[in-house]
Amino acid sequence: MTTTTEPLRIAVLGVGKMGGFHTELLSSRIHGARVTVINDFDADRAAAIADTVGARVAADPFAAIAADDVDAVVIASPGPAHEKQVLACLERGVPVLCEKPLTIDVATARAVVEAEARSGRKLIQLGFMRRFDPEYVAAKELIDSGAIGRPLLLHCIHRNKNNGDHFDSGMMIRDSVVHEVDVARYLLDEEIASVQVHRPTATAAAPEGVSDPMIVIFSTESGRLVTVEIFVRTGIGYEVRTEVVGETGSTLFGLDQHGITKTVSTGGGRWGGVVPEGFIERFENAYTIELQRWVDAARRGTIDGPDAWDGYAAVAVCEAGVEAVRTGGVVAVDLGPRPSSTVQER
Ligand SMILES: NC(=O)c1ccc[n+]([C@@H]2O[C@H](COP(=O)([O-])OP(=O)(O)OC[C@H]3O[C@@H](n4cnc5c(N)ncnc54)[C@H](O)[C@@H]3O)[C@@H](O)[C@H]2O)c1
Ligand SMILES: O[C@H]1[C@H](O)[C@@H](O)[C@H](O)[C@@H](O)[C@H]1O
Repeated sequence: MTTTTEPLRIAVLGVGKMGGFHTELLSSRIHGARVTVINDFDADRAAAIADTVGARVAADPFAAIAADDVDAVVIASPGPAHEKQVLACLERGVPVLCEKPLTIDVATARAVVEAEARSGRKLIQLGFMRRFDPEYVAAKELIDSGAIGRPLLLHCIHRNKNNGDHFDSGMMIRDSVVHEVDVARYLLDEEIASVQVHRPTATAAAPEGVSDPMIVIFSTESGRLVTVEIFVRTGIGYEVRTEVVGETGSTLFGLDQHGITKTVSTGGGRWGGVVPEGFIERFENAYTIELQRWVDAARRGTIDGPDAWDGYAAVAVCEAGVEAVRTGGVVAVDLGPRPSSTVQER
């Protein structure tokens, strides 16, 4: 580990859209960090990005994790690669910011949680960036202050412009709704007990057999309900809105972060605004805060954000969600016991 005056030396694994942006932020806006090693399946892409930030390329992700010039790791490779890369970080004892999903099934996610618990250190942070978005943070503070009474309902809208033909109903749950799983757990401070999915008439833009949009309903352990509209081919842009309904009030947000209400304009007898194009435009601020807090914590050898248990719980709920898409029924979520050393104050 570096001393506090030296920058944290970071390896980024996977420099596609998300990893490329993390690399850019770490190299321009984040204090106390330096990207030293880049790895990507696509060697040309790795070389091009490494060149822009003065890093070197490692051809193998595990060599990158083991390298002497690496103190911490950002994993932004596709979900199926996460499990082995996270376990290698644990084995070496370096802090890791792993993009969601933690892994792609419950058994492997549980194994990661248990491996971290055995190590006795909290090293894994999940890339649930909405927890760092100022609007989500303000909503959480409002809820915790008691200003809207006990929250009873959560309504979420999650729309993307077009995630491509490979994005099937399962990916819509695992890669997209996974954010609402975490938001629900974060805002309501409770685990999700069951999932149901409704599949209304699909958009003509959806490939054969893909249910887009879908309405996903979570029920929490105490019986509170969360509705999620997931629609990933609107052809419009990136729309993420959330409303929490409490016993004595409600809060609606996601309208003004680079988004709609801040830029509402009138003219020609109409009013309207700009919808952000994608997740980077919408959550740029959240990614920046997330990375700065992670770097600051990693320099102390720990994490500061959603942890391995949060990643595991999200994988478990999504697995139930995929089953709910298939059966149309209500599918229960059983998280099992939480290893005690994963318990962390939120
Ligand atoms: N938090 C968020 O808002 C957010 C947004 C987008 C993506 N993500 C997550 O980030 C990850 C990457 O998504 P993306 O949209 O950048 O995908 P992408 O396809 O744009 O990039 C993935 C990159 O990883 C590389 N790669 C493939 N296998 C690899 C391996 N085994 N090791 C190293 N690199 C490998 C690919 O060549 C590609 O360059 C996914 O887990 C995704 O869910 C999170
Ligand atoms: O990987 C992306 C990312 O997580 C975005 O935040 C989400 O809106 C998309 O649906 C998903 O595909």
